[in-house]
Amino acid sequence: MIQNIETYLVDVPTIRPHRMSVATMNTQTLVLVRLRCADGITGWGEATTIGGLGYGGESPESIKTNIDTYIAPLLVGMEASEVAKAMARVRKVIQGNRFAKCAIETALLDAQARRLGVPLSELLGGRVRDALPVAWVLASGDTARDIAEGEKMLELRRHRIFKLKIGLRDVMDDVAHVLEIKRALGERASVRVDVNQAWSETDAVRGIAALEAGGVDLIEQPVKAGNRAALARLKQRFDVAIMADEALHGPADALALAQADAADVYAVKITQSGGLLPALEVATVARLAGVGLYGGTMLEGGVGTAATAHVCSTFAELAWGTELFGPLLLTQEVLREPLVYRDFMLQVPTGPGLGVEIDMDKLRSMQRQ
Ligand SMILES: O=C(O)C[C@H]1C=CC(=O)O1
Ligand SMILES: [Mn+2]
Repeated sequence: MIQNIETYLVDVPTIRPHRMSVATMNTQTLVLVRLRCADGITGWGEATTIGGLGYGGESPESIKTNIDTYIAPLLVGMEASEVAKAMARVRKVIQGNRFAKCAIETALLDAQARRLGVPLSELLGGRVRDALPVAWVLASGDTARDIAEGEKMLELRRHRIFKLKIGLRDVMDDVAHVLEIKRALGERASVRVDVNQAWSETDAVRGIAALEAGGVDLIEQPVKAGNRAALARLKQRFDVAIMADEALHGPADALALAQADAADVYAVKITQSGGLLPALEVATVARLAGVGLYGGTMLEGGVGTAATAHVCSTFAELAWGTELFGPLLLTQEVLREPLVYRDFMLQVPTGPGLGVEIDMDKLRSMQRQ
């Protein structure tokens, strides 16, 4: 039986300012959910977002309030091992709130996998890979600093895929910044950009042409999320891969984007999808439509990152790797043992459930009062 559900806001400073077209982050607010069951088993979930309300329609505070006030009371007293029934109830009664639903579903599945003594991946159909390629995001805002950071990551053998956050400056200033980094890192790295919706379609035509010619491998969400037709026109126009991110809020969007032939790649995010099982549905639509997969992040800490890793471990094809580096952007860890990054890969945890343990002392020391 589900005994109680608690939510925590945990403010963690980042290792450096993280500049995106939608927000500059100096701190990340982790939204964590603990679900305790009458059989003594505890499950954890995460509903972290980016930039307050700067990125998505749910803020850390609204997610906490909505879980505490509306979602937890629906679930307390229900059978904890009946995950599908519990989530069916939540999905029937609660509109929207994809991030909150994701955290609740993660906690239920974590608890159930622990109960069964298996890694979460095995409840999701089973893993086909034990490690995932991980990109690093260069977003200091300074070209020389970004190049130095990229060189350091290559030397550490931690990352060889780099995503550059652009869209704040003039299109051609951003292009010059990206191409300088691409020239410095050369064939040793895959360089990609994320515009976070900042460009008009005409900006995008100019910018993408120059980036493609300069050897950039992928263009993420160049135009507004709602402008599916423009994304489709850019996909038809250019050879370089176009990725849908903010345009993709779950399985229905995955289908609509596929029907519009609007993207080469989907950024699969468990929070944006509204949960782990909807994220698997996004991946299935992509597979059927011939769209490539990329494991995306909302810069979550260890819980959400581990959950996404379990999901991505089940993908037969993962042509574009992942960006599951969230915990590495934070100055403090909430896990007892950090996730393992080596040889350019994140190791998918092997223990029961998510395979990670929360350090309650550390969590409490950073918890917002
Ligand atoms: O992809 C996004 O738009 C969100 C996020 C992921 C990595 C990062 O730096 O920001
Ligand atoms: Mn993105």
